[in-house]
This record gives sequence, structure tokens and C-alpha cells, in this order.
Amino acid sequence: MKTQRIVFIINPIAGGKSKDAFCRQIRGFFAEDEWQIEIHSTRMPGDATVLARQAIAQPCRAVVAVGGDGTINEVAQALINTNIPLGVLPFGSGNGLARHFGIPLKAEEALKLLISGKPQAIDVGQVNEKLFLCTTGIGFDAAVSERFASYKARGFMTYVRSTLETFATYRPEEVEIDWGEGRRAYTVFSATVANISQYGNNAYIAPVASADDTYLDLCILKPFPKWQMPLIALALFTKQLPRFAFYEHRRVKKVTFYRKQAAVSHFDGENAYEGKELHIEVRPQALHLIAPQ
Ligand SMILES: Nc1ncnc2c1ncn2[C@@H]1O[C@H](COP(=O)(O)OP(=O)(O)OP(=O)(O)O)[C@@H](O)[C@H]1O
Repeated sequence: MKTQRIVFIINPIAGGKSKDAFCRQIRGFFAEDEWQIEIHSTRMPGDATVLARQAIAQPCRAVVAVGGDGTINEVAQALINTNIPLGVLPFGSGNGLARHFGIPLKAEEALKLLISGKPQAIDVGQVNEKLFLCTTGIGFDAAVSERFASYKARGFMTYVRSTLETFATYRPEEVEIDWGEGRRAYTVFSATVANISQYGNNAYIAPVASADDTYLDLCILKPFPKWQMPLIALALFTKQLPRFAFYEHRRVKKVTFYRKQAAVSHFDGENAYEGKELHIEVRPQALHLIAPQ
């Protein structure tokens, strides 16, 4: 008798790679007499949330996001505050969440984890009305997300291109930040609130962040001389950013950004327009994620 139902939600454009062969691999991996496997593809942004909501209307062992952090975010929106675990098969461009938790990037290994892994309760962040699992923020990273979204091609090289092009013309932003001790004025290269350690592709903005500590990590990068960019990039990938004087870090439950004018922000690598105020807070242990122990 088939007892275990798993629903896969595939974003066909995530990571810029075809997932056709992978769909066959999923079906081949699970014994037909034991598992009820359903595979759905998204057709447009937002679809993954709708499909995940439909999936959990019936008993379900897990709903699995097949894609990158944006797809995971959309599926998680349906699973938040339920007991139904989120599985992840990383097929994105940055795969920040998967890398943070050590979810294998190889398909076969990631599939095995869906069966052997134990769901863990993790924190989730909220920025205004949106949820984020990885990072949110303003400044340079948001400008990079916006540029990345404007390209048809995805993948790591498109991130590199977007980053270099954004850096060429980028100007730091003035903002007031309040983490519960009153508003403080900053000029920021970027201000990021992280639930996990990295943006993706092992770019560690918050090397000490933990997703189950009931805190978020506020990471402020103050402006630095342009010639130091290669050093900053190196520090980002080697977890050394906290050594720099223009890096400020705080653990927070809540933080608000007051911007001089509405401009682009980002959440889980997606660009967004949230107006002049971003109210950000942690929602402790609100999601169950299948991850290695
Ligand atoms: N069928 C679709 N057509 C176009 N866009 C889609 C479709 N399904 C989902 N999307 C959108 O694709 C975007 C990118 O998805 P995702 O973040 O998973 O991939 P990625 O950006 O390549 O990877 P990462 O976030 O790991 O860098 C999301 O904004 C999502 O809403």
C-alpha cells in the first residue's frame, strides 16, 4: 500500500538549467508501491505558493521545493506554522539556504536526504508582509538583485556580471536604523538582516548566523574605498568580513530601516519595493526543514 505522499514543486527557470532528466530521476528513485509522488511545475512567479497550499490540503509527508532560494521562499509561505516539513532539492543560482544547512547540491544525495533527514524547526524572518528564510536588506545587494532579475540568463556568472555592473555606478544610501535603542543615522553600502550565514554561492555576509537561535543578524557594511573591493569580496567568501572596521554586526529580534525615499530592497535574492520603511522581525521556529543533523 502507498503510504507516503511527497509533492515536488519545480521552478523550471531556477538556476537556468533544464530539470526534465531530474523529473525522471525522482520517479525512478522512489519505489512505486511505497511512495505516492506528485510533481508539479510552476508557470509563473507566485505559483509555488499556490501549488504548495493545494498540496497540503491532503496528508503529506513533505513538500519539496526544486529550485533556488526564491522557489523555497514561495513554498515555505504555504508551510509556515504547519507541521508539514519543507524539503529542498537545490537547483538555483545561489542556493544559499541549501549551502547553509549542508543540503547536498547533488540530486541523488539530496533525494536520499528526503528519506533519511529529520525535520528541524527553524526561524523565519518577516519584512513588512513578506517572509524570508535567508536574508533581506537594502543597498548594494538589493541593487544587484534588481539587476540580476533584469537578465534572462540566470546562474552564478549572471550574479558576477550583475555585481560588477552595479558596483561601477553604485552610491551608498543614507538610512536610519532602529533595533530597539532608538533611531541611528547611517550611510550604508548595504544593510542586511540575515537568518542564515550567506547570500548564496558561499558569500558569507553573516558568518556566525544561526537559523535556530531565535535571532536575526543585522550586518551593516559602511562605505569603503573602491580599491578595497577585491579585499571585501575575498573576505565575503572566506568568512572574514567581521574583521573589517566598516562591518558592524548585531543580533536582533526586531529592526526597522527608515529610508529617505522608497527604493529597491531584497528578500531571499528577489528584489522588492517595500516603501520607505522596512519593519523586520524574527518568527522563531516557524518552519520545519528537512536538513542534515
Ligand atoms: N515558471 C516560471 N517562470 C518564470 N519565473 C518563475 C517561474 N516559476 C517561478 N518563477 C520565479 O523565478 C524566480 C527565481 O527562482 P529561484 O530564486 O528559485 O531561482 P534562482 O534565482 O535561479 O536561484 P537562487 O535564488 O538560489 O539564486 C522567482 O522569483 C520565482 O518567483
